Amino acid sequence: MYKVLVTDSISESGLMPLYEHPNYEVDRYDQLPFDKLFSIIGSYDALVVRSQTNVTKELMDHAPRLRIIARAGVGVDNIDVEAATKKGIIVINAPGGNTVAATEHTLAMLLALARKIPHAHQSTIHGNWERKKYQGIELYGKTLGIIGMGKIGTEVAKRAKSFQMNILGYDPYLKEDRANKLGITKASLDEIAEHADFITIHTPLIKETKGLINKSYIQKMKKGARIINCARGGIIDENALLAGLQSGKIAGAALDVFEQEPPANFTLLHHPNVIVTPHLGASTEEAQEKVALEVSAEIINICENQTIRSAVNMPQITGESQARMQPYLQIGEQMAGIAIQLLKTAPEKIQISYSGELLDEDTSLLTRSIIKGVLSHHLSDSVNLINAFHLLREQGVPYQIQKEASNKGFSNYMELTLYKNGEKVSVAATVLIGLGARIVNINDYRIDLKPEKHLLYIKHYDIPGMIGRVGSILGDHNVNIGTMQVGRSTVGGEAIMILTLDKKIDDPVDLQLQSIQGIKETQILELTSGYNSLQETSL
Ligand SMILES: NC(=O)c1ccc[n+]([C@@H]2O[C@H](COP(=O)([O-])OP(=O)(O)OC[C@H]3O[C@@H](n4cnc5c(N)ncnc54)[C@H](O)[C@@H]3O)[C@@H](O)[C@H]2O)c1
Ligand SMILES: O=C(O)[C@H](O)COP(=O)(O)O
Repeated sequence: MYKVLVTDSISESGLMPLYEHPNYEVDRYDQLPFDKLFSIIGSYDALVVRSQTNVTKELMDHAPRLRIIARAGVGVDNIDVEAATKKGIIVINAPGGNTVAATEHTLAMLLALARKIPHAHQSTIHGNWERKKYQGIELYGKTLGIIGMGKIGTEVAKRAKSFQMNILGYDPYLKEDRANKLGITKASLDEIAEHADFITIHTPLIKETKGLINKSYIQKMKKGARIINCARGGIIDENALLAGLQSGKIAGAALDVFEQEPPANFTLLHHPNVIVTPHLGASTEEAQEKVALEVSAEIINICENQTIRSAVNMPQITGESQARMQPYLQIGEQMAGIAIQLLKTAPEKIQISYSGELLDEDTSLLTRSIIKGVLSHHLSDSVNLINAFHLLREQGVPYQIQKEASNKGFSNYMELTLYKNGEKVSVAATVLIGLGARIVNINDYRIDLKPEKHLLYIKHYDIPGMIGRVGSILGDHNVNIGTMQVGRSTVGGEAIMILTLDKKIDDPVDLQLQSIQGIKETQILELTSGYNSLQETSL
């Protein structure tokens, strides 16, 4: 049973898939006070929020069970995604569910700003009849600059065209041909400043967009331009905006979002040419149902191992590709488990190579699985597929992925090499159709090992009687050998032996093995079962 905590006001009907599913228990609160949230979060597997709940690292520190943070909306700036990733918590959002709502709200703000509707309404209901004062301007023939041509920016452009506006679009990803298809002009930020009568913002709040509309940008803007922000507070510097309004450089602003929500300083909001709404862009019945349905479905997808579509901190992988890759993920983690134990210490560099059929696969999850296998030997259970790369970066271990043409005679082949102090350990694996996964090479010795939990690795000289002596010591101590693999470099030279055992051997047995003449080294290895499923790994 998964316990899901819903804070913020989330559509009841959109949560139905979770309510109706026997595996989920949902506790729902509208606007849970922060101290209450801290006190109860510890018993939940998933948390569903909108923009009003700040999901901080401190909150996550109180949430040992938490494995999913779901944002029923687009912006995840209220979630410390980096902290979540480090903790191995998957963050998901509902990227498309409120596009239409936010688009329509932007158009509503555009029209309301141009025709001064909120102020005219206030005046009229107070008994005034101020027709001259509330004369507006037309959209027809005006230039609209759209900053951020993603989902909402694009939909705004389509609708604004029907008002016969000239549209300039800026987005680092906007290509000329897409702009042409939309019937808009691709422009730079400066060109928008120079020509736009209205500017509307549709970017996320990220490092690059914080304060994007600042004093110097406002100075470049056309005199009398109007600005709309239905994206995120903080993209416009509110002090600079107020100064621009006070100087008359900016003729009006329509704001749905604020640097601080709810706002504490009302000077900007009280300016006569400013109209505001309390972050209502996504607040339609339809959008709220859609975003809640999207995250409910995604929570179930994660828990039931289906395709995950909108993880913010995981590569997208289809359920089908996950199922196809499963044997690789499992042997990849086991390969890493063998390599890290043979290295006996943490690596200073990691190299992974893929060849054969793996060249055609998306190996991002496989790489995560291998990194997880390397790290979990020293960092224990806290490593999972979400935080593997972050933990690796934190350890300062560089990694390199190579796609190799040579498949060493296997239809698919992966090799992991770990480096430390001039030493290296390499282990390679393949998945044999119909036979399952095998470790096929250890430190350039060719073998054919089906990994088991208990392994014994022996480095020795290739001399007669070695197998028999090892076998009889293990037999004397009642240790059953499952399989035994030997590999040698040259006849009579160095060789390796790797055995699967039915149980772990203890130190005295190991010492006895080491005393056999011709044995250079023994190592007792223990493997986890490796990757079984995303659900088991990440939850
Ligand atoms: N007011 C609301 O209630 C409300 C509702 C929905 C979305 N939003 C906000 O609107 C924003 C856009 O949402 P979306 O669904 O269109 O997202 P999206 O990801 O589809 O589009 C964002 C676009 O911004 C572009 N971008 C990123 N950095 C940029 C930069 N420096 N300059 C110009 N463009 C840049 C991206 O390339 C992308 O095309 C998000 O921040 C979201 O949180 C607000
Ligand atoms: O990013 C979003 O999806 C919007 O800002 C909506 O936020 P809300 O869910 O708090 O209304």
